[in-house]
Amino acid sequence: MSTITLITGSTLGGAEYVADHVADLLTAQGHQTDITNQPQFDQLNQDTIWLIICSTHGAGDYPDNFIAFANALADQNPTLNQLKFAVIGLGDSNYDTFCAAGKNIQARLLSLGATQLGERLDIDVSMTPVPEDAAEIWLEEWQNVLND
Ligand SMILES: Cc1cc2nc3c(=O)[nH]c(=O)nc-3n(C[C@H](O)[C@H](O)[C@H](O)COP(=O)(O)O)c2cc1C
Repeated sequence: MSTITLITGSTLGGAEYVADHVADLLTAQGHQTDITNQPQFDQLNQDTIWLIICSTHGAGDYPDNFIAFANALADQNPTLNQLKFAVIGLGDSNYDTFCAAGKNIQARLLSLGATQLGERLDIDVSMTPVPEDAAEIWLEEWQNVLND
């Protein structure tokens, strides 16, 4: 079983609802979970698996609550060779910058040496009225990756 830190980036609350739902499902499967909605890089345990659930705002920007975390990664340029992570992005495909925040944080973590577990999920809220449904389907496959 794994210990997973769910890290949210959200302006309107949608990503937080997805995180709550995914955490409940992971806990039911026997994993340990912790949700942080105001992520501070220095306070995150890098021995846990980070599951980042982040929407996109502005024109491809991170939500406000996620900016300090993203800036810390940019400023500190930490080595994250031991870190394992996954990303769920929320966005709207009517924007050219569809799910840019999720894509950008994935690229940043990879560039810092972290290892990605499973494919990134991009949830298109214009096509998926209940984002938790898409996350639930993704989670079935991700649990196999966790249990490998
Ligand atoms: C002002 C505004 C700007 C947005 N910009 C983007 C964008 O650039 N790219 C994208 O994929 N989605 C964009 N979206 C869609 C949001 O990512 C989507 O509504 C998401 O579900 C919001 O998640 P949240 O409730 O966690 O903040 C934008 C939404 C708003 C209201």
